[in-house]
Amino acid sequence: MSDPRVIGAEAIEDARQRGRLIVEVMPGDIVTALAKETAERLGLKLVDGPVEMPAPVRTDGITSLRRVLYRRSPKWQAPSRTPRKARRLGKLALIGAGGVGGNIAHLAAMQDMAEEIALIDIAPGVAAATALDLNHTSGITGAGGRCIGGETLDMVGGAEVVVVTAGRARSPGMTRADLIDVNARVIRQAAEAIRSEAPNAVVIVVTNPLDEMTVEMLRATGFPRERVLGMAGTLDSSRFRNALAQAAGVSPADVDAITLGSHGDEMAPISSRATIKGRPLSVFLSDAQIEACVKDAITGGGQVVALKKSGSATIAPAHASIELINHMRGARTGHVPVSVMLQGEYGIDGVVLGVPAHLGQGGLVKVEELRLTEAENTALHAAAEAIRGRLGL
Ligand SMILES: NC(=O)c1ccc[n+]([C@@H]2O[C@H](COP(=O)([O-])OP(=O)(O)OC[C@H]3O[C@@H](n4cnc5c(N)ncnc54)[C@H](O)[C@@H]3O)[C@@H](O)[C@H]2O)c1
Ligand SMILES: O=C(O)C[C@H](O)C(=O)O
Repeated sequence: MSDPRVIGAEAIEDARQRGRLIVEVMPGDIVTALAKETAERLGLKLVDGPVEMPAPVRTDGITSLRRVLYRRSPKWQAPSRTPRKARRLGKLALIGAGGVGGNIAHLAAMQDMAEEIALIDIAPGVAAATALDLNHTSGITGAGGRCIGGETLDMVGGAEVVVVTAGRARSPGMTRADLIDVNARVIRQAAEAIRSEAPNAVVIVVTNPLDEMTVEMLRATGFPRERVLGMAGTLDSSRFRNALAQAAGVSPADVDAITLGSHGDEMAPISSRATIKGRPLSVFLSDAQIEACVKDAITGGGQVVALKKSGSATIAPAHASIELINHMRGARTGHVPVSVMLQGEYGIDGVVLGVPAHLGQGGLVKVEELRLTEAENTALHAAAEAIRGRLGL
């Protein structure tokens, strides 16, 4: 048997410096008397780990703790983020093969999720080069899907799913809303091609400003709301979970949290339903820490833009886009935050907004109506009004 872990005063000081409010004591751990004193002085809680502790033993000033400050719900398990075996798409088309589009293509090829991945970009050679580059990986990965690339939008022909990342990204000092006019033109061009060449496709809009561009895509394709989705909530939720995990000093896999509302200043991270290891956030974090995590989720995109100086985040947005496709093809279960046209859900009608929803082969299956606090509901309605205002609805 390995030696027992000794939790001393230093470990408590260290936990405090990392901004933690609890120190987990696992069965068999030994907590020194000084550590106990230090924890009390600093206001840190010593909390039992997942299994109940054995009876307390006292030997020469060393105490093993038995006090159970909280118990996990026996039903709770960390949410599984491992893909299940899923349906392979026939053709996936990507309009825009820049930072986000190129990364989506890479992830899609690595997951071998489609027989054909078509990359389309007006920049000469960019899409064809990326497609060829990706095909060159197949001798290592063994992935059977083929990538093709070109400059004309008719290459969307026959696609089951089209992801649109074409358009300008913002630079420091700009808001996403500053891109409305320039990117709406690109969305209209893409929509025209999708409507005529891939009339049965599900479209995932990524181009910013996300909620407004999703409305533009709906209008220009004339597709039903089920087949026009906007990607933002999966990205913002991942940022929120990352911030919460960092603050609590736990693995992001132990955090369950989502953001709703707009992909902008009116984003609504839903703290009331968020959990860490299946427990409410307040068990692990102070109000100030939770508020800081909310702010981090809302400003995450801007933080990357400020660091990059030109262009915006590409890797996490690509993962978030892939997450939506994986929900559609059955690789993921449960609901996922996605921007959709609301038809009365949450008491909101006629505007695209990020909400939790179930997805399937044909796109939107059902919007999940979660019970929110009054403040969260108000934030959701405020986001809807802000988007309406920007679109002059
Ligand atoms: N929704 C989100 O969460 C999210 C996240 C990240 C980025 N974005 C947005 O996605 C968009 C793309 O970001 P990026 O980092 O990939 O930018 P990027 O500049 O790297 O790539 C955009 C690509 O679009 C191409 N393009 C422009 N007009 C086109 C057209 N008419 N047809 C085909 N291709 C065209 C460009 O040549 C370029 O290669 C931006 O609007 C950005 O703000 C949204
Ligand atoms: O912030 C941006 O402009 C890009 C994107 O919307 C993001 O959140 O990373």
